[in-house]
Amino acid sequence: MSNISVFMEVHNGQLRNVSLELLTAGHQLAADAHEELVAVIVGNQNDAIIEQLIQYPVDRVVSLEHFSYENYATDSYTDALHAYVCQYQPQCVLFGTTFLAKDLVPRLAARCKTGLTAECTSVSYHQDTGKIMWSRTGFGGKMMADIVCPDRLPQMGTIREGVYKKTKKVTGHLAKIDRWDMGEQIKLERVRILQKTAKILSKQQIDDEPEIVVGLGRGVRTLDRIDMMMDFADALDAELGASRGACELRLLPEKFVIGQNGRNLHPKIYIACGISGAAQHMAGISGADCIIAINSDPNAPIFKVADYGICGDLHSIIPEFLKLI
Ligand SMILES: Cc1cc2nc3c(=O)[nH]c(=O)nc-3n(C[C@H](O)[C@H](O)[C@H](O)COP(=O)(O)OP(=O)(O)OC[C@H]3O[C@@H](n4cnc5c(N)ncnc54)[C@H](O)[C@@H]3O)c2cc1C
Repeated sequence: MSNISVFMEVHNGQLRNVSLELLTAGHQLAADAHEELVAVIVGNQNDAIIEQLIQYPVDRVVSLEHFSYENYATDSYTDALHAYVCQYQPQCVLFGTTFLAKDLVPRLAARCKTGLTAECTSVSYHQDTGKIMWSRTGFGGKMMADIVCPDRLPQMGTIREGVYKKTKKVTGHLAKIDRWDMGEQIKLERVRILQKTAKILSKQQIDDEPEIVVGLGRGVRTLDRIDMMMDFADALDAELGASRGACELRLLPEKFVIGQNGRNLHPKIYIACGISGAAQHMAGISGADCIIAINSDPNAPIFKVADYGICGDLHSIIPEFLKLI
């Protein structure tokens, strides 16, 4: 029953974006390994999610169901997925790097007596060995490591959000559906959710799929120019992002950093303002459909990857753009 499995995380009744991105990775692995692609969900009353999932190019949807799965709990989800692994014997299971997965997956890996590669930035199937190659940064981003779990199954990893594009819906596709009532698997409940409280995050934190991003680099130079950059972003209805260089100048807080050690985004348009185009920064924006670079140095590396380049001082170019908009 070997297969490539993707754990589909549901949050507030919706599939998480990262899970749909992982279907893209899983689809490629399944094609390369000639395996079935299985989307696995854990929950209660999963009909709506199953209905959504069968619109994507998965071979099978496995729904692990029990009323106690309404809310996430470490023990019960570990038990459910462990039962799934024993029954379906996946060759590999992909998870998004989410708070839930950080709690769940190490425990599941230990229960399955297998390895886990966390926070990967890519995953591929190695034809010679028939093993999955997990790639991630190490030592604070100073090195890239390719990691293999040679002797144990399933091979398990968590993958960072934004490194794959979301898979697209397909028509005329028929996925098998296995619904599994997990009543027999339920053990003593050690944790009970008494109340859930929603915490409202700022717009910058929740919009993980911005269409347009204005990236601020060290070339913006001083804080008194931030207002101009914010006006520019507002005029375009864009989100702000930053290079590490800009954050080191304290132009924006750390959470705005795009790149190897920051956010991975794939907007339609990325406007890099005063950003040189270091590989570590570009790693976070490689999924952008169109890159526009504004830089005063004609030899800046960003011009090698940009679709459109404007060579000049951003402090005179941005006000001109604002007038035009
Ligand atoms: C292990 C490691 C991990 C890293 N991870 C990340 C990461 O995740 N994200 C990240 O961003 N960086 C990361 N970095 C840092 C990265 O290598 C670069 O140093 C950083 O991205 C540079 O930021 P910058 O392009 O803003 O600054 P700079 O490289 O200093 O570039 C500034 C640019 O602005 C231009 N400029 C100056 N004045 C103007 C003007 N008036 N108008 C127009 N253009 C102007 C200059 O020509 C220059 O090209 C990492 C580095 C290491 C070692």
